[in-house]
Amino acid sequence: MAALRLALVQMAVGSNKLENVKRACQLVKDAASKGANLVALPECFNSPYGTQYFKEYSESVPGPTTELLSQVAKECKIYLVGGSIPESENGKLFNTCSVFSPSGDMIGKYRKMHLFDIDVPGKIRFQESEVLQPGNKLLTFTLGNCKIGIGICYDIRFAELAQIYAAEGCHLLIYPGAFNMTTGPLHWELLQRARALDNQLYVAAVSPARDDKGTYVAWGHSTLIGPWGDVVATTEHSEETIFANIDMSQVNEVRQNIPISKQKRWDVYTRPSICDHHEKSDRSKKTKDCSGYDIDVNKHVD
Ligand SMILES: O=C(O)CCC(=O)C(=O)O
Repeated sequence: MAALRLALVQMAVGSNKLENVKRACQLVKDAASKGANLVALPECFNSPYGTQYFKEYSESVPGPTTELLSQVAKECKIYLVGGSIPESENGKLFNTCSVFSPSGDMIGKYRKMHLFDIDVPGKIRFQESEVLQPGNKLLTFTLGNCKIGIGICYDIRFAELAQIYAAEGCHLLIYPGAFNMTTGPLHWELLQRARALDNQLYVAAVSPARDDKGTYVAWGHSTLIGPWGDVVATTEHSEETIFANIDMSQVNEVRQNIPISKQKRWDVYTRPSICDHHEKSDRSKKTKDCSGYDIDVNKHVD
């Protein structure tokens, strides 16, 4: 296939759901017309971001929003990572990313696995778990020779998730996200570079544009990090789409030059010894927590 050209759409999100989705589709078309064959939208792109909005804006997946995403993916003949939207299923709510192939088929959906529950006194308190349920399945898909894994925002803080995707053979991780003005400046890029460097792969994170008057003010700065830990493309906080090519030779090169995945000392740091330590430090936890990487992966190969 042709070179993989990624577009990260840092779009402005307002309070009108249909307008948000139409805007997203228009920006996806613009990105495709400029040569992108893989386009990603931000976290919570059809709704303002906040626990008070999730129920009102939620819908089923597949549903009205994903139908429009499917149409635009098909019309533009691109792969589309549909950011995330509040999803409802049987009375439960999830923060869900759906991914589409160039034929408009939904490859799969990924539900945010680590819910964003933080409390930084005087700065920010956010408790997604008050209204959302966590997902428990990974999602990968393959485009040419590039395997891609999906996470959502807070998921990027969990090195284990990225490590599992790397072990599954991923070369690029895409995190629709919406960091904030407290954690964004210090952590957003650092976390992306950390995940990229640990796993020697590309990491993309795509945010909504900043709305200073919104109830949640996003940090913006959508970014692509390369497998050497370098910033390949980035932006400030206004609405903008950034473009970059994914160069698989960079992934192969760094993995050959610095072969850390073959140098791991699993004989020393095996999961059971982590579990022993974990159990000693918290006797109330069940050993079930330490059952290893026994996790469901939805796979799609093109
Ligand atoms: O981890 C953070 O600091 C921000 C996470 C976040 O905004 C999210 O999960 O939506």
